[in-house]
Amino acid sequence: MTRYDLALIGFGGVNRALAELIAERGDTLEAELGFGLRVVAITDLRAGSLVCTDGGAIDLAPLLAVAPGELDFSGLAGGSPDPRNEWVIREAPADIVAEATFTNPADGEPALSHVRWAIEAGKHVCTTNKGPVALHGRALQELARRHGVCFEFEGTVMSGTPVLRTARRMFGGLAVHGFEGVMNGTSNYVLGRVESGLSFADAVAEAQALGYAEADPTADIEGHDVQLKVMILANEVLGADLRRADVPCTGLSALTADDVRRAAAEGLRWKLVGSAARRPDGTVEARVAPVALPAEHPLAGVCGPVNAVAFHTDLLGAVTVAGPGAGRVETAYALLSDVLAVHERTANLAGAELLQEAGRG
Ligand SMILES: NC(=O)C1=CN([C@@H]2O[C@H](COP(=O)(O)OP(=O)(O)OC[C@H]3O[C@@H](n4cnc5c(N)ncnc54)[C@H](O)[C@@H]3O)[C@@H](O)[C@H]2O)C=CC1
Ligand SMILES: N[C@@H](CC=O)C(=O)O
Repeated sequence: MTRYDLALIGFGGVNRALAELIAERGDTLEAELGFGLRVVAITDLRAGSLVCTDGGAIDLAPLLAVAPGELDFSGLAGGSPDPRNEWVIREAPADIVAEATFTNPADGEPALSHVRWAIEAGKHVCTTNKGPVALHGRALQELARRHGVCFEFEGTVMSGTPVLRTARRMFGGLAVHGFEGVMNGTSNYVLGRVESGLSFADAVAEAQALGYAEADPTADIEGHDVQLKVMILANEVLGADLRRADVPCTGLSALTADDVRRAAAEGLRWKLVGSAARRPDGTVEARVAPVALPAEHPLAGVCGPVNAVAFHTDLLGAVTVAGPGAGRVETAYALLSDVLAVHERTANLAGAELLQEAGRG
């Protein structure tokens, strides 16, 4: 039975939820998916790092019993107070690196280095971190190709909702002219709670407690998170090569709670909308802005942390993909779906090599 050993870089809401999935459902997953999963290394800014170098795996249950802020690897066998990210990523006996540290919208670091180090070490990468993918996605995909490893990032847009794979795998033969969507769970949750009477600040605090928000929720509220997601989706699905400067971005801070509630009373719903469209010359324009949508608009009914993207196509018109846009467990599932994609690709490659050898037989 195939088994994948994981190195978890960043042990916050998402990677901790992945560890819980492995600890609680590992046997079921193995039976369902055809591969086993173990964690052999974990790093975190606060807890330090923990690595199994004896061929075994980390016993997750005791770690998961400790409150996140109190975890300390320094006193454990194979532990250190230092994250030791480069050494862990390059030397830990892992097949796959799951990168889930803070997204840095400015330059994607240090996650960009984490991804590069992993690929250079011949390890597959699964990440929910939008920085490296939005800012250097094409280069990283080429680096992964050259090193014969997979670089998967389904969770960077709409959490566990498979919007990237759906667009990549299910739109064959369609011309996609553009898309528009609600692509941030935190801001959408906040707008709904403000409509219900909360202040923006209290609604943001609720989103943080629920594990939706970025480390700095300004990225959610001011649209920078959506900007990165628009770049990823446009570059992946429309074949664009957008940079942040190409995507004008306006957030919610221009809106007051009264604006939001008055609009709702008039049958309009404020939404933070990310959009991209192909121009007649083939280039792509994109933007992020709050829009007061009429109740009948398909995106007006997208509520709470749910997100949705409507793709505009030639043969089908609008095709909408909707589902959770944020959430610890939902995003941990995105990483699991990435591991499944690695399994399918490596199994197919192995099969192709076998067939090729047979042809040489
Ligand atoms: N929470 C969600 O719903 C979603 C999150 N994401 C992305 O996934 C990533 C992780 O999200 P969460 O787990 O919710 O965030 P989090 O803030 O709960 O956890 C991030 C963890 O990374 C650690 N960390 C930060 N820098 C590090 C470094 N240099 N070395 C080692 N550890 C480091 C922090 O100590 C923290 O424990 C972020 O990039 C986020 O944008 C993507 C989709 C959905
Ligand atoms: N903070 C982000 C997390 C997922 O990308 C959001 O709220 O959508």
